[in-house]
Amino acid sequence: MGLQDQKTSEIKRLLKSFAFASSGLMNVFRHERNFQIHCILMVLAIAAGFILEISFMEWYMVIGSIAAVLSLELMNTAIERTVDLVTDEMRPLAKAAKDAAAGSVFVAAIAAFFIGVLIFTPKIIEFL
Ligand SMILES: Nc1ncnc2c1ncn2[C@@H]1O[C@H](COP(=O)(O)OP(=O)(O)OP(=O)(O)O)[C@@H](O)[C@H]1O
Repeated sequence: MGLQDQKTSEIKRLLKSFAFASSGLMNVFRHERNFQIHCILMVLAIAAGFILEISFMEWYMVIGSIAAVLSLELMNTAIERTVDLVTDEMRPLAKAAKDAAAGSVFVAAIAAFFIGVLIFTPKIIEFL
């Protein structure tokens, strides 16, 4: 295989990976209510960021929080589905795995909430 062919197949592989990742994202968005709620909150936070003109530093925090919550929600769904694939019986380890995954989303969501409160509350008070 020539160098040009290798480059083309690398690009094709990369595009395929993006397609799989987008399809996973859309699948979770369609089926998981919590993910939909987090996406709505993301849109509201971004809109508030523009309206209240938050600083670059604050944008880093907001974007980081959004990415953490959405990524962990995706991983939580992946773990839930994997557990369901492995067993449809009620098993303590299955519960432990699902609850730990849910706990990770909870931790990120709580942190995101407090970051949001710290950034937006003074700006909202100033805005009013
Ligand atoms: N195979 C299983 N064995 C033991 N406990 C389970 C099992 N599957 C789910 N559970 C537990 O039952 C509860 C509900 O889990 P379930 O996966 O049905 O919904 P969920 O965690 O609310 O998430 P979602 O609504 O996104 O499906 C959780 O505490 C979970 O750990």
